[in-house]
Amino acid sequence: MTDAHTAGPFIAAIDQGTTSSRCIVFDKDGRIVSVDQKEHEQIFPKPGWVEHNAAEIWTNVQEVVAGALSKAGITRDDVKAIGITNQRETTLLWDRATGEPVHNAIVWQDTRTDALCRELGRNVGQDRFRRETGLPLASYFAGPKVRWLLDNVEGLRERAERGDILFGTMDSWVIWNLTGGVDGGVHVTDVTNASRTMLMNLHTMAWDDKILTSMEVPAAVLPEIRSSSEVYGTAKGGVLDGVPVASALGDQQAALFGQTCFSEGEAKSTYGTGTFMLMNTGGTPVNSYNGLLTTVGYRIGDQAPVYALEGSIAVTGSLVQWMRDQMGLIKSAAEIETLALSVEDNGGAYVVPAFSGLFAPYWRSDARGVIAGLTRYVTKAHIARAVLEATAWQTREITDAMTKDSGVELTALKVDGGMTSNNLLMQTLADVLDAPVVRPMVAETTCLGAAYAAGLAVGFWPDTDALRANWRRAAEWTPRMDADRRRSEYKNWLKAVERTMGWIEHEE
Ligand SMILES: Nc1ncnc2c1ncn2[C@@H]1O[C@H](COP(=O)(O)OP(=O)(O)O)[C@@H](O)[C@H]1O
Ligand SMILES: O=P(O)(O)OC[C@H](O)CO
Repeated sequence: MTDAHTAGPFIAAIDQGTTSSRCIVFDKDGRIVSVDQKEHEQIFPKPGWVEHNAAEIWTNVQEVVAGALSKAGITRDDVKAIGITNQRETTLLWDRATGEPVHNAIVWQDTRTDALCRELGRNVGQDRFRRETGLPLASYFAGPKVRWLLDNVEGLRERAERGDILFGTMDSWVIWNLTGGVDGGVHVTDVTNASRTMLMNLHTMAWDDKILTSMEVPAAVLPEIRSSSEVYGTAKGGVLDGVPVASALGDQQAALFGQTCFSEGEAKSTYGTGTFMLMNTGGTPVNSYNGLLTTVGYRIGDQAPVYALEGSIAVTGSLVQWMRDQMGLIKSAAEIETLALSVEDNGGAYVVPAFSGLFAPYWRSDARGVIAGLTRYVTKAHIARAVLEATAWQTREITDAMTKDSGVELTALKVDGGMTSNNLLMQTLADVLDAPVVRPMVAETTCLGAAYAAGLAVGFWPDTDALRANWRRAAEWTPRMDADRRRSEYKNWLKAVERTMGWIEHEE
């Protein structure tokens, strides 16, 4: 155990993420007792395609759960509940009778359904989807991926219509396997994950028949939609045998929960592979006119759902990985800070990482990445700065859109995720947002949120006030940038963004 004084009982949270699966054990104060983590393979069959092997992921999940319990020196008797959180939108279909996936999972970053989305836009209309589901038509979401699988895996549509096939995002896959798989596993998802499928009606919290018809997805494949915090079943077999499975939230919604953003207007931004900012908008789904998503924040048991506005940025931490792995300019992600600090500024260079188009607030699949403003003066250190600034300016565009849509001015931003260990980035963020940036003591807010939701469901914590009391500030950055410089840098950034648009010429 990390803390010898920590006494049980505990809650375990499983985070099935884009690059890895991890399990964290938490105590009653929301402190981390143990962590285990394992990466899985990223499969790139064609440019723009990204897949995961779901069987590998389930094996890894079992391993990290066993690893976390063993590191904590505890058994299932010490674990009061398990919470699940997951990479959202990543889509899997599997055989109900054998438990075999019919194809690799199609990952949220995958762009193979671009043409399908454009066709749906022409035939059904953008507005229909946005009105009912809160989402723009984009390859990011699960519904078009399900349709692609049904259209492209031979014989699958017939099997799906017969009721032999199950669909799920990774929450459903993990819960079904945990609760017994072919031996009575429960086939459920929660409202937050369902709200990312493009198949759920945001107002009724049920699958939308008309959308299912337009998307040509048979209802027989769909999981039951449940709240984010309730007991779905108990684990069957394995090291957690008999422990209640008591929460599921998409990872970004889990981070909102873990950051205890329970009041309207509270927001968090999570800096990982991509960056996702969510603002709690209370009991009302707020329509976005500025390129944000309307989504479900969470739903506790039979209470009313809480909605959120979301700004999703596809590429932030993965730009740092690209600089390390593809460009070879740094040896580790952390090294980007030292390199960037070796110069005063970006030397006039701007990097816009529209690697697979641009997500919020543009939703342009025809955009591709650019490095703008190059001269002979620019060195790799300037590029390192521009790479970090790209994350900050992309966040600024999201906070501007949030203010326009919600009318709420940003007073401070709660942050978390792997990139927040970069002090220069956090300072730059405070500078470009012109608002303080605050990081909590427990930076693993995604797992913490899933643990909190599971703990609430089994009475481990009494209510959200008890969770709020656990939140502690670890670090804060305040703005230092001169207003004129902020204005001119923002202008340059927006000019660079413009240069990315229309690079891909779609054939209709
Ligand atoms: N010191 C750092 N500076 C900049 N980026 C970093 C740093 N450390 C990690 N990262 C980036 O953060 C990401 C990992 O964060 P994490 O929250 O674990 O992501 P995810 O949950 O999406 O897998 C990677 O993309 C990595 O490039
Ligand atoms: O697994 P992460 O942290 O990259 O998060 C992915 C998001 O849920 C995608 O919507």
